[in-house]
Amino acid sequence: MTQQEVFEVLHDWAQQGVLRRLDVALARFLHELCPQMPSALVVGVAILADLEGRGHTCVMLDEMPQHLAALKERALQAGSTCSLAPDVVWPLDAMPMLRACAVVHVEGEEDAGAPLVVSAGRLYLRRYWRDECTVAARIHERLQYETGFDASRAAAMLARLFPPAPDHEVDWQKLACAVALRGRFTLITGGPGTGKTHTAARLLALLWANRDEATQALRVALAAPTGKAAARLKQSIDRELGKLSGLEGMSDLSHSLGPARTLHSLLGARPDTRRFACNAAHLLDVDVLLIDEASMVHLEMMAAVLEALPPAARLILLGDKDQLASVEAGAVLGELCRGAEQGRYTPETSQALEALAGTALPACFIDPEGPLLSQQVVMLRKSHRFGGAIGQLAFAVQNGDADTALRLLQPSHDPAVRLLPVAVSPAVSVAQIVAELAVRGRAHAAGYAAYAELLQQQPPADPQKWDDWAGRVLRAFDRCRVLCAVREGPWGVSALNEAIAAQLDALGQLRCRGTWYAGRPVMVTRNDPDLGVLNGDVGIALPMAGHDLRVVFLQGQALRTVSPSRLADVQTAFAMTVHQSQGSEFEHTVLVLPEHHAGLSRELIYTGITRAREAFTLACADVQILREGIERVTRRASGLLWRIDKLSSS
Ligand SMILES: Nc1ncnc2c1ncn2[C@@H]1O[C@H](COP(=O)(O)OP(=O)(O)OP(=O)(O)O)[C@@H](O)[C@H]1O
Repeated sequence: MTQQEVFEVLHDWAQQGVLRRLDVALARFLHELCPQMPSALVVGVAILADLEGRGHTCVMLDEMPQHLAALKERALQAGSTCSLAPDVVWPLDAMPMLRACAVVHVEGEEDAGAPLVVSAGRLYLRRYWRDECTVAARIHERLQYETGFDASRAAAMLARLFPPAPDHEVDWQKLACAVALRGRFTLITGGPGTGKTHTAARLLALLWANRDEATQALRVALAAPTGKAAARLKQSIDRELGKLSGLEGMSDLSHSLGPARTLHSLLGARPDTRRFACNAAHLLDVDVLLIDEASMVHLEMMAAVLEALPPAARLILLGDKDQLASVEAGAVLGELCRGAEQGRYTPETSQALEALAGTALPACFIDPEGPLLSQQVVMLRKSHRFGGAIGQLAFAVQNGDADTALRLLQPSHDPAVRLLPVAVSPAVSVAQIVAELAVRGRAHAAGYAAYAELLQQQPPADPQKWDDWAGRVLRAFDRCRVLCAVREGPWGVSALNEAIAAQLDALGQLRCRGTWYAGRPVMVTRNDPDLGVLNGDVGIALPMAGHDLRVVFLQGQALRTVSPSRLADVQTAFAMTVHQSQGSEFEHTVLVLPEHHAGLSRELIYTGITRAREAFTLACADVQILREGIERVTRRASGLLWRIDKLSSS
């Protein structure tokens, strides 16, 4: 098959939506740089780019034949009549082909800046290879440092911060603080409500008590990947520090903390570039950087953070390893936490932790061969928020136990979780069924009714009272949310948003005319620093006396109002994707699964369930889809862990 013919096939596949145009354009660009590039590598580049779009940072060379077969299968299913000739085969040993190609650099050999890189059986786009090397090297450096502190003072403080655990069970929160005190890189993972922020606040108190005696300063930066998550982090830290107000110096610590910021804002994102004002040449001015919701931090951002962090500063990552990773490539937290359940602390670590925290680790968590990274990773295991059915359901999904998950969803069980079987007929669509539930709610589970009722009231003319009313509308709206796995189609965000608005309109609770109407909830889809709104912020268009509509956002306890005409990047927010809901929680969450399992995964279902505080409803046509989704674990290809291990053992 000639290369021209190969490109014709790839173009056809891009037209059919099997590949992105970008994937084919990259293959063509590299082929122009290296016209001798064999057809197998042309297709391999398109596959690599396609996988990057799905969150992978590289492709394993020995898995390329499976990816090629899967691509052909997708093309067939999409109805393409074009196919690759049998002579386009990925070779069993691809190294001679790759080495002979001018656009490929083989790690360890002379580097002329080729756009593709081969390393340890993996093929990368240079950008991801560079970011992976940076993250691995910087983490490895941080793992080398031990920090100095007054051990007896720290042990006394830990004992005050954490009362003795009942039944001598391991207090992982206390251990996490002891671990973090010892090193400059710490990762604290745990499901929702396991006390990650509770622990982080106590850790800050501990670090504050151990701060530099001469300067009496501790510069702490709080950050998260999204504005919403940053706002929540600050609220939770303030709440938890409030509980420690009896301890000396806590009000000074509280006052010294600035607002939590998005990582983009912390690093000083420059509009329309991938560069940041803070970088290896202009380091962040911090002693401690605490990042919440770190599962959403992608590889490129993690590399930027690590580059900009002073070597002596402590980095503390908080996150849930089982949640969805970011849409962009890389699942850094998930990968770094791969051994978190087993602990794998060396006897030396265990002894040091026991001296500090006064708790001996059970033998099953000790491993004389435990890697360096594991010594700085702690998994919190006890939920302080979810004891009931939501927690049990999340746990079953996390463990891939579909039978238990289905049993918990049955009507005979706790009403906090419920299955809504969606029987579609020519007369009733999926969207109508879900919209009805979302508007009315169900027993023990709120819907959008309370928000709609508040909208019926005459908006107060008095500005103070108007603010109060607007705040109540926003809080009432936040009681329920519909989450979808897909954007388009009958089970997607767009159809459900339309159906819920139509349902509220039909009930006379909203008058949904035109783009902007009183009561329209919107989600911002792009940061707009000038307007003070961030990607993920949810606001509601409300009538204000003497003005047309104003879109109101609740930011902490304060309201921000913006004219609708200035909000260019928004979408209606009765329904949103599970990805968009990350970092948020709602009293009642309705998770809508599509009619096929493509795009579903255990992480997505788990993330959807754990957005629910008091009630969870799963809407799906067939429980088999739930079962298949729970069984499908997404593992993104990456060499990060391998690289850190290699650095640690060299
Ligand atoms: N050891 C504890 N003793 C008593 N209450 C606790 C403890 N740990 C956490 N909590 C409480 O449990 C609740 C959840 O804790 P926290 O918000 O820190 O969890 P989280 O892991 O950060 O949750 P999320 O993933 O939702 O951010 C809070 O009200 C917190 O005060």
